[in-house]
Amino acid sequence: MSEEILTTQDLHLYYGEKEALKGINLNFTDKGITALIGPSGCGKSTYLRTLNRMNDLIPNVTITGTIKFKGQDLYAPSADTVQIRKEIGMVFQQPNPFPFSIYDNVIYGLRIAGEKDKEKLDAVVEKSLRQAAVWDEVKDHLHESALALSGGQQQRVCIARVLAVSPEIILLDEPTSALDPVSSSQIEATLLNLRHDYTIIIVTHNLQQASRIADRTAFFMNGELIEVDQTKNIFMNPAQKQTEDYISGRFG
Ligand SMILES: Nc1ncnc2c1ncn2[C@@H]1O[C@H](COP(=O)(O)OP(=O)(O)OP(=O)(O)O)[C@@H](O)[C@H]1O
Repeated sequence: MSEEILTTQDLHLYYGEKEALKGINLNFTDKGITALIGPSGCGKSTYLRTLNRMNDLIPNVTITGTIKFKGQDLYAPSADTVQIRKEIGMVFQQPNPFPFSIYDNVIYGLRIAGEKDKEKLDAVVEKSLRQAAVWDEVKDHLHESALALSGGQQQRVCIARVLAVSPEIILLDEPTSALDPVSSSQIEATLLNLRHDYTIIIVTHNLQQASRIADRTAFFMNGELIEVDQTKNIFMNPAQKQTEDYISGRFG
């Protein structure tokens, strides 16, 4: 399917007086991976956070423009942020499991929603952990603390926690930058499997990672979207000089 699931039109974001996003127009079709790259401070994380209203939690933020998820204005007064964050889940740079068991981490969202059917919860735990490619490693320890896992395992449990509430879009903010190379490649493999079923948007500093996993890559600089294209075009034949300079390591 190639219909647009998420659209951003003329998006500006201000932290107080400072304009961090300067009129972003960027759309996402259903399924696949889009990487957001660019030098430090260019607004990648800020942009990612606007997509499930995480910036609402920061004081003094002003947002103008339009973001639509399946045609509905994400910032409409009637929009339900709890529902939005279920449909558009987020995985952070530092794995952030709750200080509960692996099982309770994965079912956290369902339990909050009032689900009590143990058979259903068991099934969701297994399915989500399998999708996150960590089931085999944790299946005999489901009722032990998630904090006892390695960083890479914790991050895959966090991905399972997002998957358990059946999102359509998964946002990831540098999900491997705190992990060792083996754990990072396990996360990359997990995302490559998930790309068939979910729309994935990942902020990464790691250009090789973007080139390995992303179908599409968007290059940001100074709060602007400079260019977005198929990943191979961005890396092999960018349209903009700024993109070429960044990709070839001339700055950033
Ligand atoms: N909570 C905040 N309050 C004020 N300014 C902020 C806040 N968060 C980010 N900024 C500023 O907004 C700009 C964009 O930051 P952002 O973190 O989105 O960039 P980034 O491209 O993700 O950077 P990095 O790659 O270093 O994480 C920066 O100038 C940053 O200092």
